[in-house]
This record gives sequence, structure tokens and C-alpha cells, in this order.
Amino acid sequence: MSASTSATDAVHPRFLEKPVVNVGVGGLKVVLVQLAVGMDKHQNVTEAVKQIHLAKANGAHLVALPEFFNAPYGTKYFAKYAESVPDGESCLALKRAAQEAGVYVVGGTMPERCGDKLYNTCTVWDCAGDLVAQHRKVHLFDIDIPGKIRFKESDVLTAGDSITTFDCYGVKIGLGICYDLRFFEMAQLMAKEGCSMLIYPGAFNMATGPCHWELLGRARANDLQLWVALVSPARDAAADYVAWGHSMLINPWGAVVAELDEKPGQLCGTVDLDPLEQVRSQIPIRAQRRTDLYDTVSYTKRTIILTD
Ligand SMILES: O=C(O)CCC(=O)C(=O)O
Repeated sequence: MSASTSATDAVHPRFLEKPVVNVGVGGLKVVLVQLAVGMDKHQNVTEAVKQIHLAKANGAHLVALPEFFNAPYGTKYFAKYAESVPDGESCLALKRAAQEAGVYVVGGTMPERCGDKLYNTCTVWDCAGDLVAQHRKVHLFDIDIPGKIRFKESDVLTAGDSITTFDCYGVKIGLGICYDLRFFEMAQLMAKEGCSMLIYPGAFNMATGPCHWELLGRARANDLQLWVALVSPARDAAADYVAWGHSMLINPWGAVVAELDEKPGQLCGTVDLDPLEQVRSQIPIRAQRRTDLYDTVSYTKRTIILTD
């Protein structure tokens, strides 16, 4: 399945701050791949590579994969599927695909092994196949909703401790991973660094997905007046962890411009900076913040009892 925004034909000159191959005028073409992920790592990686080439054929400048594109989601699987960055099997396949297709690849996430630690890591490859960003999930997914879902990534994973952004044809893009989406402060830091778009490979579930996935994506887009892309694996009802799906692209007005259902597919959209500049000038909240008020230190009055 493929959903498409009203795409114009090429990339706007503003995107051409860096020398670029094969890019014209009009907008950054992004393709979000809602990948079917199974138990076989090699098959998952092979399918991802196939989808990257298909995305290129669909006009992509940037292709994004979902959280855990090469492994099933579950704490019991992470160690078995983990590999080192940047020279593990999955990284090498992404590097090669980015280079051969000539596209930026936001490589969803994979379990990364570094020394005796495991991370939930997103790698980004430019169209020459160079690693341009590596983001380790900052907020680990530890929740307990009785009768619905209990998950504790921190049983096996270590949290990352940095904010990650990269430049793609002059568009500054920030990265978050799934549960990171819930934390406004992190998104705000990336916006303050000048991001025009945030990409979240994620895998919300059947309990929180219907309620929060779109809501959080639209909230980040609306509050910070930037583009937001949410990229999920396709739903597999037989998996241990059933993903919600519904990959989507949200514009700086907070509107969903394209969305997939739960099945495997590609979402093709155009990220254009015009609506971003429009909303930022027409609703100028960025210049209207009362930081004088927000930054005021509050304190609690203490009663001092004099005993003698
Ligand atoms: O926040 C949620 O509800 C889901 C988060 C999640 O699935 C994750 O962080 O992997």
C-alpha cells in the first residue's frame, strides 16, 4: 500500500545548501517504510534493503525504517539479535543500500552491542553510504498497565545520553525512538537546535497505539511547528508484541498529511519548508514565549519554628 501527499516534483532551492546529486526544486521526498518484521534477521534485513530500493524508485531522497527493523520486539530477543555499530551485518547492509540507491537511510533501530551493554540504536547513512548519525534511545520503555501491557526495556538495555540531529540536503532533522516521543523536552531541544523535522522510528502497541500514537505526533508537530514522521513496523497479530502500525507524516500545522493502516507498505510524502515558515510567522509562538515567567524559580515557604 502507498499513501502520498500532494507532492511537488523536486527539492526547493533552500534545501540545496549542501552539494547534492539528483535533486531538483520542490521539497524533500521522504518515504516511510512500514516493514513486515519476523523472526529471521537475515530475511528482515534483505526485505529492508529491497524496500530502500523500491523507495528510491518512488522518488525518495530519504527513506526511514521502523523501530527494530531487523529483530522481533521483546527483551528476550535483544541480546541474540544485537550487533556492533557500524560494522555489524545490518549496518553494512544499510550502508550499501544507501550508497547503491543514492538515498539517505534512517535505519529504524536495531539492538546494538557495545562492550557489555545493549542499546536500542538508530543509525543514519547518507547517499554516499557514510554514517552521519547514531542515536541511542534516551527514554527506555518501562511501563505497566495491568491487564494490558507490561514492558521493561531497562531489564536489558542501557539508555543513551545524547540528543541527535543531522542535516539532509539543508533540512535539519532530529531523531527520537518510540517512547522518546512522549518527552516534549527532548523534542524541544531538537527544535531549539534548528530542526525542521523530527523522525521517530517507533512501535506503539495495541494498548497505547490507538490512544497516544497520533496524539503525541501531532502534539510535537503543533507545539514546535515542525514536521514529524512516525515509522512503525507492520502489525503481526501472531507476534509476542503486536505493533499498532499507522506510520504517518504530520505537517507543522499539526495535521496528518498521510497515514498507513496496519499492513506493510510505503508512505511517500514531501517535506516542504513553506508550511513551516507560514505557521511560524502566522502563529508566532516562538517569539511570544514568556520565558521570563517560565524561568522564574518557585519556592515553597518554610515555617521556621523558634523553640526558645
Ligand atoms: O509509549 C508507548 O506507549 C510505546 C513505546 C514503545 O513501544 C517503545 O518505546 O518501544
